[in-house]
Amino acid sequence: MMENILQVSQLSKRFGKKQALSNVEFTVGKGRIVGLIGPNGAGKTTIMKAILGLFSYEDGQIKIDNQPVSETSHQALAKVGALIEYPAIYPYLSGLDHLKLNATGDDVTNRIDRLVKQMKMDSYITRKAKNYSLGMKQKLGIALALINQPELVILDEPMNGLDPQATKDLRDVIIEQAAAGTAFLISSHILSELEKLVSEVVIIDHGEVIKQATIANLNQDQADYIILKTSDDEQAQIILQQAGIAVMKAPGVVFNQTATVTLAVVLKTLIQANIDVFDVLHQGEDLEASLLSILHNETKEG
Ligand SMILES: Nc1ncnc2c1ncn2[C@@H]1O[C@H](COP(=O)(O)OP(=O)(O)OP(=O)(O)O)[C@@H](O)[C@H]1O
Repeated sequence: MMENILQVSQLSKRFGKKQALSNVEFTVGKGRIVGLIGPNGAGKTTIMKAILGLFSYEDGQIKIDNQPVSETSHQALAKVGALIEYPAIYPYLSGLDHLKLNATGDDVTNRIDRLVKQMKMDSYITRKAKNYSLGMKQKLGIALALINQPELVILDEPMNGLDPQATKDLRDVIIEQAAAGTAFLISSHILSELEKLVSEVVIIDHGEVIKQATIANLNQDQADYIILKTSDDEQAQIILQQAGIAVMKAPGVVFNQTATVTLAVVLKTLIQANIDVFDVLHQGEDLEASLLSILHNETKEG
């Protein structure tokens, strides 16, 4: 069985009357890259801050490498590196000074050198941070989270403010560190940004975990929409609904093909009702759309 570096169980958090998190549960396996995905205000930053012991919570438990973490119990956080919101940067120190101040353990000089090269920060690392662009500061913040080779790295929207090249460089660094055993929890409100990076996603909305799945499973879950053009679309919709087959309100007759609702079953039903089918269109769904439909269904049920 895979060991978890992070385990969040039944985490609930309120800000005054606002329930920010309800019963949040998920895990991050050692060396895995997990995406925390959800729209603005879903609770991603709140989850990350709770993991980092930055505030109290009403209910639940957080364990890092099987050690409980809370506002008053921080020991396990020695294994964690993080960048939440804006990095704390001293304007009159250089990036290199920041890294030197934060690095602990053996072989510090070499580790700093390597990371600076990997993240392509060489050209400005000795300049004072007050002259850095937003993206440069963001990269420095990420480098600071990575420098002590923690077992778990938590990054809140790390691609924010990075250009496409920097985004790719960051992806490469994360993948390399994960291969060396570091686990990552990375938040984003854009699934496609993380799709090339993460092996698993935790989907969150309105403070609740809607799903934890591997990217492979999410791909599998993608809907297979079929659109029919018939001699009488309105009548066809009524007949299918009467037969217990869900159809969407759209031009044509649209249904989601599943193990039981197959194209063959639908065609048979229509033909028996004397409706002719002129055309059959397959409309797959990309990952982003399938995420949106997961979120949308949840909202309807909730
Ligand atoms: N300190 C606070 N006091 C009161 N409400 C808060 C506080 N921090 C967060 N919230 C509320 O909790 C909810 C979750 O916020 P959070 O910042 O965790 O969302 P998020 O998923 O990180 O969103 P974003 O992508 O916009 O950063 C929001 O409704 C937010 O307004």
